[in-house]
Amino acid sequence: MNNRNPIIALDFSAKEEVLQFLKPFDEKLFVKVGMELYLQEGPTIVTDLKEMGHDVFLDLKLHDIPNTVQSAMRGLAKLGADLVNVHAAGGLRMMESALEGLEAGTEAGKQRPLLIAVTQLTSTSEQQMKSEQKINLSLQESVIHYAELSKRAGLDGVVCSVLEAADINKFCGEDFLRVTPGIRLSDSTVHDQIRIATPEVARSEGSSLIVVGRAITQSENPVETYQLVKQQWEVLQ
Ligand SMILES: O=C(O)c1cc(=O)[nH]c(=O)n1[C@@H]1O[C@H](COP(=O)(O)O)[C@@H](O)[C@H]1O
Repeated sequence: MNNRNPIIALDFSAKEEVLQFLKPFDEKLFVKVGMELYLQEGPTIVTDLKEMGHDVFLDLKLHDIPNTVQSAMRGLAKLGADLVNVHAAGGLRMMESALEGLEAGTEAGKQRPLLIAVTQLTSTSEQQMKSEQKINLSLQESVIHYAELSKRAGLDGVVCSVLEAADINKFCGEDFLRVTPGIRLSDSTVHDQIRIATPEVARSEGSSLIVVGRAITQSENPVETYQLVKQQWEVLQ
């Protein structure tokens, strides 16, 4: 992935809101389309953003039986997103099938979308994981386990919090992507996130890419806040 710009989560409910938000930006961005926007606007929101020249992370977090995920990924591959994801909790076979589907659906001569797996959501605490998911490991161990499983399945990386990025780098290697949401500026509202960090800490902990939503989209001046996040992130392109 050459584009190391902060990924802006376009968590809006309609295309008009997205266009309104994007209007003041005079550069090509890396944006994320999540389930809120995708479920309202459908696949054309992805192709439209690509036509506007932006890189797109299509975040649908697929989690189903292997055959269903494989077929869904075969279809999604045709939309031209740069990055897509599944839940690692779907298991090794599901992740392998997701990759097979993407490979089968990518047109000859085109680049296959990168495939990453969500480990433990950044809104999950260790206490919640233990009591609700009944996983008897530390949160760090669970995330690393899911990262290693994703790597075995042939995926390109994982979604994790900044707090686990350095360990994943150590266990899975530098080339295995660590995409980290839960990014907040020091004075931002935390909202529903639990495992958060600033862009500067994300850089020092070795995140490959950061995902930033409300800190930018709900700020009074999104372009200025985006530039601030970018300055603090400051990875070499
Ligand atoms: O896969 C994701 O993108 C994701 C995984 C995760 O563990 N945590 C997480 O927050 N996200 C997404 O990242 C974005 C974070 O948004 P903000 O909390 O507003 O910055 C949202 O669109 C989430 O859906």
